[in-house]
Amino acid sequence: MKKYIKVVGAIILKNDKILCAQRSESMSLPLLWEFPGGKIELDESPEDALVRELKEEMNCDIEVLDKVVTTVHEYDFATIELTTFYSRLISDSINLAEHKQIKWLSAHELHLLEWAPADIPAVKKIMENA
Ligand SMILES: Nc1nc2c([nH]c(=O)n2[C@H]2C[C@H](O)[C@@H](COP(=O)(O)OP(=O)(O)OP(=O)(O)O)O2)c(=O)[nH]1
Repeated sequence: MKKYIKVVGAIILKNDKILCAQRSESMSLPLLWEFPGGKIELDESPEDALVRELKEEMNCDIEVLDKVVTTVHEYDFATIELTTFYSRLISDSINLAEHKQIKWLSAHELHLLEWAPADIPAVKKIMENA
């Protein structure tokens, strides 16, 4: 049976812009855009996973705010359950450990990027909320 993986993503807002992260060539779903985050480990809350992943991937501290949406997407390699949370950046700087680049875009610009398929419903929801 296909693996079912629970993933969290942070929708980080700063000055009405949203942090968008491009996956690197060496990651799965190469060069697609996503919300930074990753897999929830056993016995970890979604919020704790998000704080840990942002520290690992971008060396920054965040405060996790309201949940946006949970959606399920079936890729050929796994089924991904993606839960997104609005988050606030506490650190002054970001250092990319894994991603190719980041962009700060307003909600109405999000459609300009090529998003990982699992992210499309969250992107739509953010655009509706804006
Ligand atoms: N972090 C993140 N992953 C996403 C998003 N959308 C989406 O389809 N994914 C997929 C890509 C991966 O298959 C999976 C998460 O894997 P990951 O590689 O980011 O997580 P991780 O750091 O915990 O994984 P690992 O490389 O340590 O095994 O979910 C998203 O918005 N954010």
